[in-house]
Amino acid sequence: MTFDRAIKIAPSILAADFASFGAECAAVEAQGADWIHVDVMDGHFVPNITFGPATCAAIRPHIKGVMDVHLMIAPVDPYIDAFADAGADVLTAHVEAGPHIHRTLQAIRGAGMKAGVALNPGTPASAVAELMDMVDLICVMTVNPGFGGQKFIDMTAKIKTLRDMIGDRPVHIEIDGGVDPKTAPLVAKAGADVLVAGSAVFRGGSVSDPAPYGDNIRAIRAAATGVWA
Ligand SMILES: O=C(CO)[C@H](O)[C@H](O)COP(=O)(O)O
Ligand SMILES: [Fe+2]
Repeated sequence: MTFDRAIKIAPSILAADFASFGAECAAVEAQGADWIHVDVMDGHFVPNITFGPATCAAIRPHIKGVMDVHLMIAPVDPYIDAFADAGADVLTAHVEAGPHIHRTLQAIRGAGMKAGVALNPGTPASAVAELMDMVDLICVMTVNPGFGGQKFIDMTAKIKTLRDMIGDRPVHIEIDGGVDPKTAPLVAKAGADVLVAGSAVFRGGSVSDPAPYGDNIRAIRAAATGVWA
């Protein structure tokens, strides 16, 4: 994975057909997705359960590019090696998920993956101030995690603060929740480069009719490109 600041669209398979994950990943990549975002939920850290490392391993052969795994689980550390073995490229843990985020990020990099840290809407940018040299990605949640299809919460001030804190380090800012062609330019202008979108990408299409995925991805990318000063 090489670093760049171009806008990357990362469809969340939380909004895909759960019976056809492999085909959905391939379809959405063929329609222009840059990364595939995989939401792992445990029914404990968040009030919903999705899937785990076995599902990641099963979909990995269907993904040509980056598999971006968003862990909404606590604890994280016992599962890091399982997600590395499953082929995750980026593994993101929540700063709220435990008392030892520094150790968790070290372990993620130690297992050969890019390390991400996610912040809930109620968590300030300062919570990751000591982690700037430990992370490859900061995920700013613009919904409270647990479900797709929720309303965007404006976190642009936090995104700007984080971009200043990052300085010239090669760290992505990812936005997750409620991203669509209306909200994408707001977050891109504030300094985000990876835009996760579930409902706004998968709406209107299917594996047998994937063209709407491409239309949706192009609409988000066009709205977000060229707005960052
Ligand atoms: O992490 C998540 C929810 O916890 C999802 O990635 C996110 O909500 C994407 O879905 P949508 O674009 O429909 O909001
Ligand atoms: Fe997510």
